Order: sequence, then structure tokens, then C-alpha cells
Amino acid sequence: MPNLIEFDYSASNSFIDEKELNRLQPSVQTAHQQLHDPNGVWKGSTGWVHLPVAFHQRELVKIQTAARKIQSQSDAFLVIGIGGSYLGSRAAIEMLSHSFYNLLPADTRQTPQVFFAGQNISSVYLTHLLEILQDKEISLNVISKSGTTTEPAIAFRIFRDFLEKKYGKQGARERIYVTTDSSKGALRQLAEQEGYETFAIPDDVGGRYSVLTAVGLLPMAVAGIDVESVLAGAADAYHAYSTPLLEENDCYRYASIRNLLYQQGKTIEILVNYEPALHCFAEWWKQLYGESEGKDGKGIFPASADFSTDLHSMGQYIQDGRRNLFETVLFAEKSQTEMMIGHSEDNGDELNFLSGNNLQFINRKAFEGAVLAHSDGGVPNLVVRLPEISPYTFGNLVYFFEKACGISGRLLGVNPFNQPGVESYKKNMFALLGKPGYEDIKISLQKRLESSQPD
Ligand SMILES: O=P(O)(O)OC[C@H]1O[C@](O)(CO)[C@@H](O)[C@@H]1O
Repeated sequence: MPNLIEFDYSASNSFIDEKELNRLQPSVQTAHQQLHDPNGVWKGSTGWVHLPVAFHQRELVKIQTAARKIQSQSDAFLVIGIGGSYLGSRAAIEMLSHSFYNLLPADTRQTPQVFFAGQNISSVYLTHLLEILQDKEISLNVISKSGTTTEPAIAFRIFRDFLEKKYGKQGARERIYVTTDSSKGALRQLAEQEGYETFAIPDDVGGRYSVLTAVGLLPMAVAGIDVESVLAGAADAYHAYSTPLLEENDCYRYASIRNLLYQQGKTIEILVNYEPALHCFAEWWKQLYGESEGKDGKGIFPASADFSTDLHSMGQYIQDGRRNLFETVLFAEKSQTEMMIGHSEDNGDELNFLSGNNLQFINRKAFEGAVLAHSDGGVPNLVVRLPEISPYTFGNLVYFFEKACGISGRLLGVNPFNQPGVESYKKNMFALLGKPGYEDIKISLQKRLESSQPD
């Protein structure tokens, strides 16, 4: 078995009282039982807990077969979705592919370029995307669990029309893949009516916990990522984090420590990385924790930073600003490439003290230096060490953070599986757009907007 990720909070010992940590054991035990009981209090929301060890071989083969077909008939693959129906696959593809994947020559890449839509309502973005896709052979995967989310629905309408004009109705049908609820929603109905190939999102797996279903796995497979290794990484994490005992479970310790820090007024957690490839992983993580914990007037605000880039922007605040922060740092022990600093005869740039070192060594010193500096500055630093950046590690990480999120939500006393707050903006937007059924709200919102207009 490859090495698992490791959780290390030694740099934060001074902020954490081990006795208080151990006092959380009974609550952790309860949270663990609740997560593992498919008929318990979270009935209908915990399918993701066992998913990596219960993944149907049939579904895997279906995903891989569709991926091969898409690869064979496309230069470009368009993934349409938002939130949990988008961030996980993007995180995986950015983490595990070449940094400039879409720019590689087609014969080096050997898999289609991947583009994303449905994650905004920008006509500029969609116009430019249509321009880019104009002369390419395209397939698309529209992903929406509810099947009614406005942003992906708009993008799908635009690109479905684009495909039908390009290939005709039957030709488009051969290139449209739909990932949605197994029985409900407008998208499911449309897919069945049009005869598109469909993938079902299990009922008991919510959007932000769905990356290890076809939601994430089909786009990953199309991009050439070894999805079996992703699932193996998640399955090994499932076993590693299946004991309710805090002292033996890194995942539960992370969940508990962030709650202890929250009680000390550390209300913002920054997920830090030292590899640009991890940028989007943090976007996925922010949705997971933001929607799961930010409710009932509670919750740690999940933020992210890319280091060393942001050490030169946000570094000042982190070191010296308001002391309501803690950091969780993702550090990859091994780099996939090696680049050395050469020697310069004139040493005009005064960098010869670094000659003969590789960039990973220098990146590590930046990481070690920042962890110490920020801890000294009153910002607890928790470290998640990745042995390397690989599909297996991606699976580990996803499972580690998902499970920790389920435990952490319970410790905080919230329901980590709903997102009632997201509906408020949708309600207002629908009313303002004149969607049938929202007439009353429209009148009152318009009055408020008019009264706030300058004379
Ligand atoms: O997959 P769907 O139903 O389109 O939802 C997309 C995203 O929108 C939300 O429902 C919130 O707007 C998220 O929870 C979800 O991940």
C-alpha cells in the first residue's frame, strides 16, 4: 500500500491542551456512530462514507467505457456544473495533470482538452468559450444533482444548441453525457426524453460529497487520470480512519483540533498549499466546509492561500493582523519533477548560496519558515503531509477531509448535510427575474431596490 497522508499538529502544541482534546472523545464516538449508521440520524446523507469500499465495478466500467468513447471522438471535453457538481473534478484534474494541460500538443496530451462551464453567469466567459470550441470536436458532460440549478442549466441550453447545430440532433446525442439524480429533476427527464447516456448520483450522496461518484470520476477518467487509484486511495483512507479512537485516528484529531481552536476564537481556517496544482483543491475544500458548517450563526470561515505566492500579499495579515486565524497546510513531500539552481560566475543576482539546491528543497524551507513564523505570530499551524501528488493521494485527501467534515459538523452542533442558506439568494434572483411562483417577493424586492436608488 502506498503511504497515506499524515496529519501533524506538533507546530501547534502550545495552542492545544491534550486533556481538552481527549475530553472530546465521547462526542467524537457519537459522531462516528452516526456517520457509520446508514439508518441513523443522518439517514439518507451518508452514502459517501462507505462509497470507496462499496463502489460498484459495473459503474466503474461504465465510466471508463464512456471516457474512452469521449476520448476517441473529442478534441475538447466540456464539463458543465457548479459547486459540488464541478469543484471536485476540477480539483483532481488541476492537481493531477500537467500544469498547462490544455496547452500541450494533442499528441503529447493524448486526451481531450478539458473546459468548464456552468459555474458562472458571465456572457463574456461563455462567448469566449464558444469561440475556443468552435472548430473542435466536442463532447460534453452536464452534471447537476437537482437538475434545476440555474447556472449549469443556462450553460447546457447554450452548448446543447451549439452541439445540435454542429452535429445534428442525433450526432449531439452521441456526445452528451448527463450526470444527475437517479429519478428526479428536469435534467433527468430531459435526458430520458432525448436518449442521452446518463450516470446516476446516489440519493444518499450530497453534491459536495460526490466527487468519488461519476460526478468527479467521469471527467477525471476523460482527462486520463487513473480513477482506480483515486478510489484505492479513498478506500485505504476509509480503513485508516475507521476507528472511533481519537488517538488512533488522524482524521478525527484534525476535526477535533479545529473545533478546539474555534472555541479559542480562531474563527477562520486558511487552507494553505505550496503547489499551484493544489489551488483548486482548496476551492473544493471551501465549499465542503463552508456549506457544511456555516449555519445557525456558527462555523469556521474556510479561506485559502497559495504559498509562496500569497506570502507576498496575505502574509502580512497572517503574521500580524487580527489573531482569529489558523492555518491547515498541505505540503507535498516529493515533487514530480526536479529542477536545480545552477551556479553563476558573476553571482550578479547574489543567489549562489542556493547553487546546487533543487526547488523542492527551497520550497520546503519556505514552508518550514512560514510554519514557525506564523505559529510564533499566534496563528496555529496544522500540517497535512502528502507523500506525493498522485491519484492515490487525491483519494486519501478527499476522504480525510470529507470524513473530518462530517465529524466536525457534529462537534459544532450543526447539520453538515444541508445548505438552507444557499436558497436565499436563489429565491431573490428568481423573483427578480420573474420566475412564475415568485410574484409576491418580486414586488417587495423591487420596492427595496427602488428605494435604495440614488435620486
Ligand atoms: O448539483 P446541483 O443540484 O446542480 O447543485 C450544485 C450546487 O448547488 C448547491 O446546491 C448550492 O447552490 C450546492 O450545494 C451544490 O453543490
